[in-house]
Amino acid sequence: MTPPTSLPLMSFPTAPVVAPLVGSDCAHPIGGAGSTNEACPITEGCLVEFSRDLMGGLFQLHREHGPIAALRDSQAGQMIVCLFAPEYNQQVLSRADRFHARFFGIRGPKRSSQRRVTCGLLAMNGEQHKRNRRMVKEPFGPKAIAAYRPTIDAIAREESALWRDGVEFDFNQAMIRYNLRVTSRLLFGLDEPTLAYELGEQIAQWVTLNHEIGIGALVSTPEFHAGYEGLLDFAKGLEVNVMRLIRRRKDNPDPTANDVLSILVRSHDGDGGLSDEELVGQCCVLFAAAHMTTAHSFSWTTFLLAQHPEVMQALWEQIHAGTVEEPDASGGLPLLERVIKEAMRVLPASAYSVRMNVEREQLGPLDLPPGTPIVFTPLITHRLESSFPDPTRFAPDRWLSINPSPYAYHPFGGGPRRCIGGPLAMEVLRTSLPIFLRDWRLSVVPGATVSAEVKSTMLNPKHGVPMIAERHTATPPHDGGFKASPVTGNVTELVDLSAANSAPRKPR
Ligand code: HEM
Repeated sequence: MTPPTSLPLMSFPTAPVVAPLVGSDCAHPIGGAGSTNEACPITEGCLVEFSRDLMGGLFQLHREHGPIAALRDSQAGQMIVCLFAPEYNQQVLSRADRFHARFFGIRGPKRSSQRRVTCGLLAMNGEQHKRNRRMVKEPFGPKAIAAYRPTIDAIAREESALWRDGVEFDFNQAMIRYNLRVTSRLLFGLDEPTLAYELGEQIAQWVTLNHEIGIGALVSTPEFHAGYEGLLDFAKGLEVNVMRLIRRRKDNPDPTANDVLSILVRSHDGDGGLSDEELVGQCCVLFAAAHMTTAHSFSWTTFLLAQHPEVMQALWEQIHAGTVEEPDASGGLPLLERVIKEAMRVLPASAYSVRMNVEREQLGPLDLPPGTPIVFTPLITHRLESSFPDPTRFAPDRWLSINPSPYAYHPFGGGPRRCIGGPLAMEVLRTSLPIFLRDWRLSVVPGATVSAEVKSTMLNPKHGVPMIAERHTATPPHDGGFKASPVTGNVTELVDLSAANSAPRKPR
């Protein structure tokens, strides 16, 4: 099959750029040394180049323009808008009717398997989204989540039994493996773990294929076409297997089964249940949304803990004392919750998402034609000094005294499309971390390069997170022997690790 000349995917807008209210005289290339013009929120540049180093590009736009900025690619006739301030996030995220989600994945041709396996919540808008969101919410409610806990607990113990004393390993790979097991089991088969795992593996491969083709969540260029045909074929096999599992659930209904798929198969509203086709799309998109985001959250949280020995020591003591879920003495959030929240602030696994305005909209100084892509990014908003003093510092205790608006702190998005799986992801983190950290001292390999890159929409550890696991030989009140390690890589620009990097620990 010949790849289409314009990919029916994530490609950014075909909407013509309408002259903005301000800024038509501002023309300095992104990445160039052009002068900045604070009154003008628009930078001229190349969207393809911008997508190649999205993180650098977003930081640069924010530095140059502040709370709202646009990148205009006059040659391509396209413009994207980037929001950095909570008030703009609120204006856009709270109005799902006026600002539609733009699915970042590759949709595939109409009536293709790829189109159907991507037909989940993330790709829906309007009434279809509202109905599906209602139908999909039950397995993510407090009652269902509490029931997943023993499974998470058991798989976390199995994972930590795989680690070897004193051996270096890529913690990110371990967490990808771990979350593949957890996600597939909770989503598809508490009762049939092997089948669930095989399906999870297949979806994970499909997600990787989507990511490989789609660095251009923002744009498509001819080079992204390579692999498109293979992806469409892969989606066919995936659809067959997901459908087979759905059929098994429907043919042998078990009213007590409480994995996500079983709950979805049973769920009904006034208009009936989800069709097989809807179930296929929801399953694939749920898995895709859950697996890597949770794995990266584990990796960044553990990296930050390892580099902050005093926080790790305090947490370790609480894990041994069995008080890890108890509120702070002041009545504030438990330390573990503060640690996870703070890690998601500093290094949020979901780096950005996109909306498109349905009608003409005024956003700050910009007058936007319908269909303009609008990016919002916790990566920048979580670093605003006005909401988070000393923002590059990893300081879990700040959560004892701050209560930012849901549009200033939004690791799970905001408004009516807030992440439906957020409570589940938090449960997996808060159940697993104490199991991992109780017996193992996890430290970063001294001299390791740790860098973040935006891949698809996620903040990915580019070279993994090299760590060493050492079995604790003592328990509190002894010192856990935690030490930060000197590291290189762009993570040292994203987080203040000056204390860690001046520690007298020799690179190996
Ligand atoms: C730490 C892990 C996770 C992070 C950081 C995360 C982040 C996000 C973010 C930022 C959004 C909003 C996207 C937007 O507004 O365009 C979102 C939406 C979503 N997430 Fe998550 N997520 C995580 C885990 C999960 C899990 C475990 C599941 C399901 C099992 C899940 C399922 C979804 C779905 C279905 C949506 C779309 C909701 C809608 O459009 O109504 N996520 N997630």
